[in-house]
Amino acid sequence: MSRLVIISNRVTIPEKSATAPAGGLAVALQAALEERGGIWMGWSGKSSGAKEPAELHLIERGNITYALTDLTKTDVEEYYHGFANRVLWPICHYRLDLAEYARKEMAGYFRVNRFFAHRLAPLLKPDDIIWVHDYHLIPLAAELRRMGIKNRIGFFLHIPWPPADVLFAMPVHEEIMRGLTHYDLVGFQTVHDLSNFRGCLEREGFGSAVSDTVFSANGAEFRGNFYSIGIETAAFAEFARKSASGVLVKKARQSLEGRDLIIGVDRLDYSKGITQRIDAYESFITRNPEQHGKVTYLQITPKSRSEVPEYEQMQRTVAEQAGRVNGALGAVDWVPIRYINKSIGRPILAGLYRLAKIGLVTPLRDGMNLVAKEFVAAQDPEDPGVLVLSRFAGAAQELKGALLVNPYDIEGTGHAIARGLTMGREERIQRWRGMMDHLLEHDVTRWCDDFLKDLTAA
Ligand SMILES: O=P(O)(O)OC[C@H]1O[C@H](O[C@H]2O[C@H](CO)[C@@H](O)[C@H](O)[C@H]2O)[C@H](O)[C@@H](O)[C@@H]1O
Ligand SMILES: O=c1ccn([C@@H]2O[C@H](COP(=O)(O)OP(=O)(O)O)[C@@H](O)[C@H]2O)c(=O)[nH]1
Repeated sequence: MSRLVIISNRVTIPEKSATAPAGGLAVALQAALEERGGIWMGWSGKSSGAKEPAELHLIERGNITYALTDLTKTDVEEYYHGFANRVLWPICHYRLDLAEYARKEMAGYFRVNRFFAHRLAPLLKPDDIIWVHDYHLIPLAAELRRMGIKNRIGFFLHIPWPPADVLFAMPVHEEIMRGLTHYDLVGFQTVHDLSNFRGCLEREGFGSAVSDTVFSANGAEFRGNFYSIGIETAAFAEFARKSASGVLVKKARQSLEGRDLIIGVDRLDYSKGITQRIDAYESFITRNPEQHGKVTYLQITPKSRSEVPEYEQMQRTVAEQAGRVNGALGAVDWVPIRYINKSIGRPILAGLYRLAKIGLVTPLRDGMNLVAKEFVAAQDPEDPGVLVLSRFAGAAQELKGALLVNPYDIEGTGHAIARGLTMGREERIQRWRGMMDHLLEHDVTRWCDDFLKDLTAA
């Protein structure tokens, strides 16, 4: 079996004495690496300031080598905060209004990809299989090919891929599209992302479709398909069951004093639709006065990418909005929204999901949204909660038992909250069972195996 080499912007190194399990993606990639032996390379998350980054920092764990590199301050600024998070992220989430294109940052993005390629190349063996992850590293295959690397190289995009009219508003869309055609396999989260990619490829003649999953460009063929990422379903369900009797979750339950819990868990990111969600909750409370004092909405929102101005601004907007709603609707003995700006460990989250009557997952656009899947996996089979899910999350293509909403429709989302809270046990079980069976069958290990099988065959 060939060695596996993974490259992603962030690398998860298992802690020797881990008290909490890593996320499903890291678990699946580590399992694939353990099976085949290999390397996981990426950014250390640190800056070397103005100095050229030192040699790769290698960490050996069994048959896996973690290879980390620092980046200069300018690189972090231009490649990560700049082009990746201020151009590609908004464009891929259909937010043309937020994309701030600057030539300097675009050049930094390509420069850092070249730098990654040069650091990776000496570590490669001829039959290694290379798997590149996410929008930070689209040009990596082209850089490796330029250096004469002939290995199979696959790419998986964790975020949405937009239609041609959106993508082409980005001045360097041509370089980005051509970058993708240098992979042997390009994977997307959903069939819609794949079909958008095909549209982008054909619209300006970057390539053409030979079949639904085979494309041709640069005089050669490459494959494209969709592989919806899953979670470690069975394991997550088990630690939700255990965590429900843990101290912190018990305290949370007591603090509810019999009120129904509605939960939202998202990085503080404009793509997650948090402000529209708070509006929807306000609309639900206003239209259902009998629910005053009967529900608590817990929104867990760790800060994210605070160096990017839109994210920093959003921290203020959401905090003010939650404060305003609490001020307007709250009572001396009731706080309608509990808004937390900290990251909570996944085992505790699992217990909180299980405690909740409603999981509110209403992104304006999302590649997949693992929180939606975790919420389902965490439920008590005898008395499951209801998932209220945006139709614009990748997860909506699979979780048909959710109450699907349009997050821009504030009243509609408020109505779905009301419906979820009053839904009978039988209907809740029926909806949940279908989703859970799907998640058990399509877990993260299957996602990883499916992608690697196709890449090996490509
Ligand atoms: O690394 P950060 O800049 O702090 O951002 C965190 C990650 O956010 C994105 O997650 C996406 O991947 C999920 C798993 O496939 C998917 O469920 C979700 O819809 C996506 O938004 C990003 O793609 C990652 O690279 C970031 O590390
Ligand atoms: O306080 C938090 C908030 C989120 N998460 C985890 O972060 C991931 C978020 O993934 P998702 O696909 O929903 O969104 P992303 O942040 O990757 O865009 C999920 O596994 C969550 O359980 C966490 O561990 N603690």
